[in-house]
Amino acid sequence: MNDVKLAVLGSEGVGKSALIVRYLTRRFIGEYASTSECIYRKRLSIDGRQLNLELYDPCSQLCEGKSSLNEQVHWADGFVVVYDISDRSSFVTAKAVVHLIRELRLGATKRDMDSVVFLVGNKQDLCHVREVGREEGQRLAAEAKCQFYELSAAEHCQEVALMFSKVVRNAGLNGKAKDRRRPSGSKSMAKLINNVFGKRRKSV
Ligand SMILES: Nc1nc2c(ncn2[C@@H]2O[C@H](COP(=O)(O)OP(=O)(O)OP(=O)(O)O)[C@@H](O)[C@H]2O)c(=O)[nH]1
Repeated sequence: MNDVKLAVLGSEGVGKSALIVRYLTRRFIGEYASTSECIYRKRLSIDGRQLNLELYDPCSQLCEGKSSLNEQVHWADGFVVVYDISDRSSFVTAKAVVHLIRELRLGATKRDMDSVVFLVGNKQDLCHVREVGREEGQRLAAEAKCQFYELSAAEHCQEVALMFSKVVRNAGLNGKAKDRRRPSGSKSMAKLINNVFGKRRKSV
């Protein structure tokens, strides 16, 4: 059975956890506790093949044992780099992350880069306060050779599922021979459910 490791990266508050939770549970949770980095695990069947998916959700705040971006990039088979279309600074961060992935993984995955790095402009429902044009996202994706999506974790269940399915499929298809050291945290679906319905709440 194949293992597929995905890292969901981007600056604080862009909706990384919301996208992951939407994909794994089909729900949108407006408030989400995230004080530690973690890995969610899920067994999937894609094109009749069984896959063990590991989804890495980083902690943007300072937290104990936090892995570096370099470690995250080396660990993962595929990447979802998220920015918030209503926050230009998050786009600047996403640009830097995409370029770093390209730089660090160029040797190993040059030909695969465009299929395993997805640039996602989240919070499309906030287009009335948009700070990043759709065409800017498209341009960055074209320049960095990655796939581009603009969507809303809050409103688009199907699109989020489709985006993750594609990156999982592509990352699963790409063979890899690299260091498997993984970021520190690890969570089961049960823990995810606890987080989703959990006690600690983060304000919007
Ligand atoms: N309007 C809107 N809000 C969203 C959307 N996705 C996430 N949010 C909100 O954005 C805030 C941050 O979402 P999180 O999922 O915690 O973001 P994150 O990137 O995981 O944040 P950190 O863990 O702090 O890095 C929360 O208040 C969410 O409800 C979206 O598509 N639309």
